[in-house]
Amino acid sequence: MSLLEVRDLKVTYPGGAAAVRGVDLTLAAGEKLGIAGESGCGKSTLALALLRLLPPGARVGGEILLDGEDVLTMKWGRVRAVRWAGASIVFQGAMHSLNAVHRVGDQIAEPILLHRRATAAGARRRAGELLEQVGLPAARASAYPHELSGGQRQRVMIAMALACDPRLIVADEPTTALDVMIQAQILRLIEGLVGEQDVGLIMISHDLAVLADTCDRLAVMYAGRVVEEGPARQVYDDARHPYGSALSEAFPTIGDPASRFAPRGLPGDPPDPAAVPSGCAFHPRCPVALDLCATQDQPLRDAGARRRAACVHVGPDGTVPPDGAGATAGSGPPEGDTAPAGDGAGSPAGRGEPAGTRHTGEGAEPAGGAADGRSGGDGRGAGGVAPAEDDGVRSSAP
Ligand SMILES: Nc1ncnc2c1ncn2[C@@H]1O[C@H](COP(=O)(O)OP(=O)(O)OP(=O)(O)O)[C@@H](O)[C@H]1O
Repeated sequence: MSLLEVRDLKVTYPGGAAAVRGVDLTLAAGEKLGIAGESGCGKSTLALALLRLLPPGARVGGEILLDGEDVLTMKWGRVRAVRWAGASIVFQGAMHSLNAVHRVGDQIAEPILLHRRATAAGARRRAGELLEQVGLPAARASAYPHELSGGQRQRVMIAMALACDPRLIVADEPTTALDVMIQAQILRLIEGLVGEQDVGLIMISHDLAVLADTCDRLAVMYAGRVVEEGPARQVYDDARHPYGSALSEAFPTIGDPASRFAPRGLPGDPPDPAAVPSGCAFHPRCPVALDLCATQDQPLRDAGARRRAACVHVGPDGTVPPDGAGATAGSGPPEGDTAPAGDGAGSPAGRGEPAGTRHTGEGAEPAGGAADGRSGGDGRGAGGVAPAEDDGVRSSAP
């Protein structure tokens, strides 16, 4: 059985923004999956959904099976236990996620006290060990967050995420706020810890190069969908989907000074999730779009060599997009071409709101119910638990 299996996940925010529009993913224990895509493609929404941390009012459909148990229908008590011992999340910007008025050692020890029923002395000892594991002296446990550098704070966040030996770690842009040298150290740290402990890792970034260096597999998201998936190096070096291809060329390669001066960006922006173009959502920006791409949705299909891509040009023999053949580049979507997100217009798969769509907020955990987390400045608590942002996915509680 996979450690994580996400089936047809859909998330729509109040106001109609269909941020995630039918994502399927699997992750084995010990596997590292990178999720790439430009800003606004739904990566963070996916991460938050995995731990039921979406804001109230977000509607969620599909299944998120963690060790076979559906996170979306768990009772809140179980969700709280799973957030520490099953899966934990590391956000970017640790300063906002740590509580400024508590010593970092106490913040690491708290979930150990709550979820491991350790004694105070035992939890403190374990916090010191965790700090050492992430490359900080145990004595730094007595420091307050403002006394640490950005990189040290991010190490504390990682120690916290490891505190209850989770099976899965979700790292959402864990190094974005850090300078390049520290970024590399933190990435190696995460990679090493995951490798040692057989933890599954989902690492989110807009930077395909970083993910290709760190992960086993890559999934590229566009407009709330996975449009390309496969072994990380192959996807990065030789993308099958035109969006994957553009993304891999859009960032300079670390260690290749020449490429720093010639990044080939992709013109335009991802679509507004409340008005996703019909057909293939990428077609208005696609250099090799055919006329049919404006009307026919493209599901992920076999692209050969354990790869999948959602492009009309791709086949199991590894066919790649032709060089501009039949392209309607820059033509933009035809008049009246946009469809309300998630309504499935133009989709052969008939993607619409499934019968099982849950309207979050209905069953939101009672205020104060997430007693095991602390609110950070942005409402995200220690170890990534975000009581202020509990999504209120309808629980199965009566
Ligand atoms: N609380 C919310 N209410 C309404 N829309 C939202 C909310 N949060 C995110 N969105 C919208 O959902 C879409 C996906 O956002 P998300 O943050 O998941 O993308 P992302 O790929 O992680 O981007 P980034 O890299 O900038 O974090 C965006 O268009 C965003 O504006």
